Amino acid sequence: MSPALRDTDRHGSASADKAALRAELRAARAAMVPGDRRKQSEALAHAVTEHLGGGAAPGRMPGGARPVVTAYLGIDPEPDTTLILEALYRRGFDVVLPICEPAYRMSWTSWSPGVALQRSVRAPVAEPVGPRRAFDQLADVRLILVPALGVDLSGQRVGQGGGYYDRFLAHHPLAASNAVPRLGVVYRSEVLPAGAVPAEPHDQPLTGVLTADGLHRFEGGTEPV
Ligand SMILES: Nc1nc2c(c(=O)[nH]1)N(C=O)[C@@H](CNc1ccc(C(=O)N[C@@H](CCC(=O)O)C(=O)O)cc1)CN2
Ligand SMILES: Nc1ncnc2c1ncn2[C@@H]1O[C@H](COP(=O)(O)OP(=O)(O)OP(=O)(O)O)[C@@H](O)[C@H]1O
Repeated sequence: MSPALRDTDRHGSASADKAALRAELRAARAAMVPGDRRKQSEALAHAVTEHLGGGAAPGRMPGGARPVVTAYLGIDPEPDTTLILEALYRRGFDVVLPICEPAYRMSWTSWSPGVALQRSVRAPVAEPVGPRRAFDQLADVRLILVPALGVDLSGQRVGQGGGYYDRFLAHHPLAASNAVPRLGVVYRSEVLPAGAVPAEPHDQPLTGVLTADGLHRFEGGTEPV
């Protein structure tokens, strides 16, 4: 059954349903033709650039600090976010990527083109080498890009299953408030009808989703950046 047609109410608990949906989405993503993944990743970077507008670089904080975007480095078969990171960096943002810490917490390290990367000891992802900051130490966060396997149109997300992003958003009032847009980044087919992702009490909804077709903002979402 396609994830979009799944009936989440018919059987099992929300978390069991979510695990099944996660497995389906993983399989579907892995089955995508590499050329399609690449094309959509390129279009996604375009969508981010367009969404940010072609105008002036973002204003700096007093003292010259760059405004921050929290992003992530997509690992195949995730959308390749390298072009997004480059576009944001060129635009003048401090692009910070998550570091997996104990107890499913994350700290943040700045990314720039060519920065040294190392494999995380806790998850199959690459992390930049450099000073780590807690989220509260990031001065001026304008946008939070969130990895996902699927996002439904009510803003519910299914991720890799660690709970890293739910914990992060739950513990940081600024991140969880609608003051900062929280945008999922997925392939087109991974945007699902409202209700397709079973909601659990700890889930932190997104304010919008980015795909190769552009930004879709959810009801009540914030004006991004
Ligand atoms: N690129 C990227 N970075 C990220 C995340 C992410 O989803 N994507 N995370 C988001 O939280 C955190 C890392 N969490 C992750 C947890 C598990 C897997 C993963 O792919 N795990 C196994 C699947 C294990 C299973 O089958 O249960 C795998 O490699 O197949 C990836 C990231 C922080 N950094
Ligand atoms: N705020 C929280 N406090 C404690 N446990 C949490 C919290 N948020 C999520 N969890 C736990 O983390 C586990 C994974 O959650 P979930 O399935 O929602 O992950 P996910 O959003 O897919 O993963 P990720 O954010 O890493 O991509 C669940 O067992 C859940 O109970």
